[in-house]
Amino acid sequence: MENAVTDAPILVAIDGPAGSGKSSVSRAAAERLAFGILDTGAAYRALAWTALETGTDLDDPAAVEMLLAAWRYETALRGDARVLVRVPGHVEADVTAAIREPDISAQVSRVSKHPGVRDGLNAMFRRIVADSGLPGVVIEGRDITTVVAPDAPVRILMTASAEVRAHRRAGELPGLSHEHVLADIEARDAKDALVVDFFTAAPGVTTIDTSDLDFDGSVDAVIAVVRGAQNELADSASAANGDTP
Ligand SMILES: Nc1ncnc2c1ncn2[C@@H]1O[C@H](COP(=O)(O)OP(=O)(O)O)[C@@H](O)[C@H]1O
Ligand SMILES: Nc1ccn([C@@H]2O[C@H](COP(=O)(O)OP(=O)(O)O)[C@@H](O)[C@H]2O)c(=O)n1
Repeated sequence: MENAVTDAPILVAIDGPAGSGKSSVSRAAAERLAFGILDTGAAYRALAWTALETGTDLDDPAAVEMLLAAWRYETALRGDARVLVRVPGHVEADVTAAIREPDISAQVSRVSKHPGVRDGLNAMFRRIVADSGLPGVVIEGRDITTVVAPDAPVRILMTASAEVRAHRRAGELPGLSHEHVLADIEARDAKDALVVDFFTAAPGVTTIDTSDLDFDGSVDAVIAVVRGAQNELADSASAANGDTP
């Protein structure tokens, strides 16, 4: 298979609800594949953080779109997972830790519900991937398999039961009870699901249910789907070249 860094990167699109394992499993899978990783939820979180910081009304689509036009977002697709944001003349910050705070989780759906904001961020995501110079990129979020990269050769819906997802999240948020975390993620998923469907696999999308998988098992499941798609791509490339098997 042609895989030179000058080609468009192979995309591995992963969607799913909060706590299904998207970010952490995608990051580990990308590492093993020597691919980049783009966590699109981090960008939505960082935009919500910037809106709060600059006194922008998160419910006003025009205000958030105006902010987005001036907004600079920096994150590396390999290695360092830091997230930096800048609005010239207003704010410049490393928001890596701040965007994971429960307050941002509670507010982020207020910016992600605006179609114009989604279009702007989606254009940014496509640009980041196209300019990456990497052989492949894992891109994860809520609408990657359906809107951002519907033609990706690998598309995965990562799910897990609400109980399991809340248990995982509660493990990361000491001080918050399982019930509290469960109620929070169910409320956020319900709001997000009004805008994009990340509970049902679109045609051609492979579902990986991580409820009964440990972390390494989940990474292995993603790698197996990617390897299967790579083999299919290689087979169709050799068939197109007229190679004999
Ligand atoms: N299959 C798994 N088994 C056990 N723990 C997991 C698994 N997948 C993810 N985790 C843990 O659950 C937490 C939430 O995962 P995360 O990747 O942030 O989910 P998401 O991005 O879908 O919200 C993290 O602490 C992560 O290490
Ligand atoms: N492709 C995406 C990714 C995230 N989001 C929004 O960004 C928020 C944070 O996403 P995330 O992936 O960091 O959330 P977790 O699943 O990690 O909790 C979601 O609750 C959505 O509101 C989105 O709308 N579309």
